[in-house]
Amino acid sequence: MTAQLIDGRAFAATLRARVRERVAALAPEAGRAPGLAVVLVGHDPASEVYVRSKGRQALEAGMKSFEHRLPETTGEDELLALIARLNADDQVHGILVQLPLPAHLDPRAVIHAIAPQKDVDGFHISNVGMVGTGQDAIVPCTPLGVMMMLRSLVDDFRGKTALVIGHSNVVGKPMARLLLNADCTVMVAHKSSTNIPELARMADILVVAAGVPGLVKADWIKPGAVVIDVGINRVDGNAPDGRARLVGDVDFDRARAVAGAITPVPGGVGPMTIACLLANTLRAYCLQLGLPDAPLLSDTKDPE
Ligand SMILES: Nc1nc2c(c(=O)[nH]1)N[C@@H](CN(C=O)c1ccc(C(=O)N[C@@H](CCC(=O)O)C(=O)O)cc1)CN2
Repeated sequence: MTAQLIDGRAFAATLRARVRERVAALAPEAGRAPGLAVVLVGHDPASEVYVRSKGRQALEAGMKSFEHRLPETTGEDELLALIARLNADDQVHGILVQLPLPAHLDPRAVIHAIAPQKDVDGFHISNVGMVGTGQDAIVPCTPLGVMMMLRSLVDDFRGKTALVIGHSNVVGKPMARLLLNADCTVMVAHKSSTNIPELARMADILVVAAGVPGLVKADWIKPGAVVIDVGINRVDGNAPDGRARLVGDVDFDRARAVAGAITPVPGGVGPMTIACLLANTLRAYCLQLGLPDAPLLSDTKDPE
């Protein structure tokens, strides 16, 4: 068997186009475009790239983009004061603080300072609690993107068994909650659990967000399973140009022969993260302005 490749770039392009269409339809009537504020503290090279893409893609979707780049030495009071200003700014409908933050800043205090209705990352405890209790809320971007891709492949989650490897607040925990809300039977494993291979062999859906290159071996995968690789690891590779190459948490080349469907890295889950940020910003804007908020991709079986 050769697994179906799940093309995250195609999904993301479709979702971005739908966001752009909806913004074009709503903004003239609302008298303003959705506004996304992205805050970056310090100079983490990967974060710089993601923040640039977020700003560019927001503009392409017809949104306003407000970028706040702060020095590495920024104090917590200063950052919280900026967030308070953004909370009060009616041009700003979505606020995101790029993670990771420099070590002297407490991410919990920073995230909890964001008004829950503007928390387009879905990390505020109020949104986390709503998702955890199966209520409608702003959902973290990466797990939201994964659910959209899974819905195109899985007709009914009831009776399916899922394993999520990794339990971060950004991916693993919300992912497990969304799968539970979809009536899946869900297992969550720490990346260093010794029994992951046995758990994985039971999984119809395997979501890996461990940050360990090639952690999941082909013989851990149940034949025909849907494998979603959230890992983005930069490894010094044998690339012809000598640059680091990106690999996931799954031994992709061998896993492909066993899985039913699989996401590549790059080009799988990653592109959906920013597309879902745009969808969340549009949603936050609709909720704040009392505009209709219809699903964009989650109801669609085919990304085309
Ligand atoms: N506040 C947040 N911080 C972080 C989040 C987040 O959702 N909110 N997620 C990640 C980083 N991230 C967005 O912020 C992100 C990661 C990966 C991609 C992506 O498109 N990946 C590409 C490869 C790109 C590359 O060359 O690095 C892919 O997988 O194909 C987009 C956004 C941590 N921080």
